[in-house]
Amino acid sequence: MGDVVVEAVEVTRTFGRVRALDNVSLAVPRGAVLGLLGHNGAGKTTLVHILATLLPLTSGAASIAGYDVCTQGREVRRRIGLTGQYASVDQQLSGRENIRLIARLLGASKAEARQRTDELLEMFDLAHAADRTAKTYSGGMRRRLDLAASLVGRPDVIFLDEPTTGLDPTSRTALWEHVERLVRDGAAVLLTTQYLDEADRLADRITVLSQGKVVGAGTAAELKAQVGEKALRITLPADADLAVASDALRRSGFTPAADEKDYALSVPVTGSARLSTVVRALDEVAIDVVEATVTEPTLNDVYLNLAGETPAAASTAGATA
Ligand SMILES: Nc1ncnc2c1ncn2[C@@H]1O[C@H](COP(=O)(O)OP(=O)(O)OP(=O)(O)O)[C@@H](O)[C@H]1O
Repeated sequence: MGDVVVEAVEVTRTFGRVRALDNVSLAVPRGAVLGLLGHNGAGKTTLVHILATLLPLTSGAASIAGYDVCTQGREVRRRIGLTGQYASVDQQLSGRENIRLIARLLGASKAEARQRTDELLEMFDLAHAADRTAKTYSGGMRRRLDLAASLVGRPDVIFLDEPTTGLDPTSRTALWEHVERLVRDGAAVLLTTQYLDEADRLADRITVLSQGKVVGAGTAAELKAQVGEKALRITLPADADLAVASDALRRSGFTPAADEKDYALSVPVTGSARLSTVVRALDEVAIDVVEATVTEPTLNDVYLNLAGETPAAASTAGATA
């Protein structure tokens, strides 16, 4: 792969007897987004911490822009931006003060810091609120400020850790558009997310981690194709027990994904699986089918198939948690 800026080769990390990462390899080229999916405890944070030089690896190798994360930490840190759970924004300072402070800490002169600050506030639609303290910002504005702060040093690689958790749909879309622009401008992004629709929208390639191991990797389309060509979406009566319905389908060899909001189950179907088999399995536990439609498999189906369960808090419907 040409111009790889993030590379992990057979990275293993143990904590006592826990193998948080087990032989994990991945690569992110310039101008691309790699989505890292996995439920709680899958190893995502451990991997990001290793790549960001915050944690040593047990074996294997990892590099950022060709610099080894173990032996060239200073070079690596100059090339990365971290956002998300690592939020660096000081709530007591204004947006402008936050950005300017980081620029000065990174060694910019007063004039350079002022210019970079104006540029970033403008870029992230924060110029109008530049002189208000960050604690008065909405959730979306804070995330944008956090992202802006991580870009002060013009990093080659941006680690986005669950960037839109808790945001309303409009703010999510706005943040996605910012990320897409950064990628068009040549950044490499490693995105960890619990939201499969986010990975579907932003990620060029996806790596699925489960219990420290890579259990799937490819484009969203490739991963969906692995699961099956089609998925059956079955809507159940509002009083139906989704867990009972899921168990019945599992006993018949399906891997259903539940959508609790809409009382629906999605079942990837391969050649021989038939709607009638699904209906019969549900009939045996006295559950009616209100509606059945054939759809493309979703990343939710993929995830369930590969990792055995959906990421915690995953929702196909949105991210207003
Ligand atoms: N400092 C530590 N000491 C002991 N075990 C750890 C430590 N850090 C992580 N682990 C373990 O390593 C595994 C992977 O954890 P990690 O935090 O990387 O997962 P994650 O995918 O980021 O999950 P989450 O979404 O909850 O952050 C878990 O079993 C966790 O308990």
